[in-house]
Amino acid sequence: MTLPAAFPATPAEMSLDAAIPAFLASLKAPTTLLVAVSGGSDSIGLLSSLHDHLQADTRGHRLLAATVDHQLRRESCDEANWVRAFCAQRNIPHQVLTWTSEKPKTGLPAAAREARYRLLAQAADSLGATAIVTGHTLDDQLETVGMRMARTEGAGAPGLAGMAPATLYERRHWILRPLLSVRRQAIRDALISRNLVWIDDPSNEDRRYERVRVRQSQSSVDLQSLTEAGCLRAERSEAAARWIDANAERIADIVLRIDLAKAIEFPASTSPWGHDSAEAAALSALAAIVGGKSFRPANEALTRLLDQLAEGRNFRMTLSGTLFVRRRSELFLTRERRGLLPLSLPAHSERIWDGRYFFHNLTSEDLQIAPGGEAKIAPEIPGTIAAAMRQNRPQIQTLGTESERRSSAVHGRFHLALIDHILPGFDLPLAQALDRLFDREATPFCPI
Ligand SMILES: Nc1ncnc2c1ncn2[C@@H]1O[C@H](COP(=O)(O)OP(=O)(O)OP(=O)(O)O)[C@@H](O)[C@H]1O
Repeated sequence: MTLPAAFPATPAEMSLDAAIPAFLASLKAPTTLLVAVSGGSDSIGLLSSLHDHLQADTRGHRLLAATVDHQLRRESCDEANWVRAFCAQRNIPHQVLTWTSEKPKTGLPAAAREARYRLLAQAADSLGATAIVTGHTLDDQLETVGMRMARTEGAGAPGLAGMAPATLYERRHWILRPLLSVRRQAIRDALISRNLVWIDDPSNEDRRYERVRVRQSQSSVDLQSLTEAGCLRAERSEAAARWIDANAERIADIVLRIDLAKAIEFPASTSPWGHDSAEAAALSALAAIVGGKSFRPANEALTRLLDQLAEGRNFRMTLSGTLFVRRRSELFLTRERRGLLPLSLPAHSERIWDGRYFFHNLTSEDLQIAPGGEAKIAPEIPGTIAAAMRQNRPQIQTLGTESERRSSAVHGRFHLALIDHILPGFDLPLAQALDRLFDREATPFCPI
C-alpha cells in the first residue's frame, strides 16, 4: 500500500510527542500556523506541544492562536479569556473571534462549525497565517466515520476515509490536523504529566448530539481500516484526474465533451464502466460539477449512467442536474434546463449562482442574475445540449424592466461546488485536473 501525499505517515496510533515532531517535519516550507484553540484538552495539548517543540526548531515556523467565542454558553467568554492568558504566558499571539450573528433554531452544531471556520479563515487572512491547525484526534475521526457509516451506501464510499489530515477551505486556507493518529486519552495523560489543565465543555457529554451518542457507543471502525479507506479514496482521485486529463474537453463555457472511443481504452479502466473504475469516479465528479452540486450522485443513479454507457447506444439522461447526451462515440455534458432560478445580487455583494458561478457586484446598484445568457453554439453540439445552453448560462440584469449587461462592473468566475467550499486533501489530484479543465488558477499548494 503506498501512502499518498497529505496523508499521515503511519497507520499506527501515535503519542502526542511523536505526532507533533512528525507534523513539523512534514511542513515543506517555513509556515505560520494559526492554531484553533477551544481550551479543551485536544487543542491545549496541540498548542502546548507545538510551542515546546518549536523552541528548538530553526526552520522559521511561527505560532499564532485563536479562540472562537460562539456565545452559546454563559462561560464561553471566560473560557476564551483563559486561553488568552495561557497564550500570553508563552508569548503566543492570540485573538478571540466572536460569533455575534443570530443563532439558528435547528442545525446548531453545523452552523457553529461553519461560523468557526469562517472566523478562523478571516483571522488567518488578517494575521498572514499560512495554515489553520486544529486538534481533531483519532477519537473525533472514529466518531466522524461512525456517523457516516450510519448513512452511507456501503464499503468504498468516499466518506469512510474520515477527515483528511489536510483540507482546503474556500480554495484559500489549508486546515491541518496533526493529531488524527493520537488518542484523546494519550493527550490528557501528556497534559497531566506536564501539570497542565484544560477546560471540559459540558456539551461534549450532551446525548442530544449524534456525535456524543456515537462516542458513547462501541465503534467497529479502527485506524487500519481508516487508513485503507483514505488510500483508496486518494488512489481513486488520482485515477479520476488522469481520466479527466486524457478524455474530457471543455468545448464551451460549461459544456464538456468526452471521446468515448478513447476513454474505453484508458489504461486505468480495469473494468470499464464498473463502479470502481476511473471513469465512474471521474463521471460522478463531473456530474456534480456541471450540475452545480456539492455532492456526488447516489450510487443507484450513477449505475443507470454506467449501464447506458455500457450498452453503447445513443442516449439522453440527467444526473445531479447534469444533462448527458451520447452521440455515437461522443458524450456531451451540460447543466440541465430545470431548476434554474434568478438570484438577486445586491450592490457590492458576492453571490454564488446555481452552484456554478461566483459573482462580485462591484457597483453600488442592486442587480440580478438570471438564466439565459448569450451562448455561442458550435455546429458539432447536439440540439438538446444547445437548447440547455440557451437557458443555463447566467446573465446580469438591472432590477428594472430593461436588462443590460454589466460585465465590466461585475466580476464573475466559475464555481465548482463539489470542491470549492471544502476540499479534502485526498481529492487534491482531482481538483488539479478540474483546474486545468476549467482554465482556473491552480489550487494553492498544500503545506504538508
Ligand atoms: N471555540 C473554538 N475555538 C477555536 N477552535 C475550536 C473551537 N472549537 C473547536 N475548535 C477546534 O476544532 C477542533 C475540534 O473540536 P471539536 O471536536 O469540539 O469540534 P467539532 O465541532 O467536532 O469540529 P468539527 O465538527 O469541525 O469536527 C478543536 O481541537 C479545535 O482545534
